[in-house]
Amino acid sequence: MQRIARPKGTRPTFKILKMDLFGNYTDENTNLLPEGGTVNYFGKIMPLPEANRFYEALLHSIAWKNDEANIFGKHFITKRKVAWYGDSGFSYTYSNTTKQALPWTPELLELKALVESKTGATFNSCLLNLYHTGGESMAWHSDDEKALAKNGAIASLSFGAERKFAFKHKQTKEVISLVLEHGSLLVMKDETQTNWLHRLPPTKKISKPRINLTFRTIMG
Ligand SMILES: O=C(O)CCC(=O)C(=O)O
Ligand SMILES: [Fe+2]
Repeated sequence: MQRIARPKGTRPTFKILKMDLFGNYTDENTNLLPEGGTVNYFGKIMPLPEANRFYEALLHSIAWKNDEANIFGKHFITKRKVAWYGDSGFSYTYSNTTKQALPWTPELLELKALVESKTGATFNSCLLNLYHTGGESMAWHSDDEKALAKNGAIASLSFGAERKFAFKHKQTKEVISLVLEHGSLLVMKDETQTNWLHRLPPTKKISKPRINLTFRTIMG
């Protein structure tokens, strides 16, 4: 048998990625951030028909509303629609408006159980966003509200149109971006919200809707 020798002390410079059942080449154990936090992209976590079923069910069964906020004394209404669900009794205040959590729907409970099993974390609320087209986006921000568990995991599920998502380090300004696929899971945890901003940039290339769910832990 012939062997091809590699000089001592050298390593191959490529990494062999394993393809999973859903055709992902991603590794949920890889931290996408170089420092100051942890972001894991699990890729697609369900078969396509399941992802399609959830997309349709969420589009039609969620109480979508345009978000309203008061910032610097001005009243704003977003083009993007939002909804907030959670364990009973939770209310949430941001940008001077208080929201009451709606009771979990069957699909949200199914998805909550799925992300809890994937991440090993537990969640008591979920913020949902509906972006009708690529013209609707979310600006740079951190999810560092006082009511959120500090350094707690935030699990983000995406359905519908694939959109780019980006992280920017608050000091170094380094940007890391990835594409969030239909039926995929992204988890942000540890110091991510302290050190990094994230955004969903607008794009002219996309005309179809995208639904995003972020499962969170609110301190009771
Ligand atoms: O739409 C997304 O992927 C992110 C939404 C987000 O960052 C948020 O709701 O805080
Ligand atoms: Fe966010």
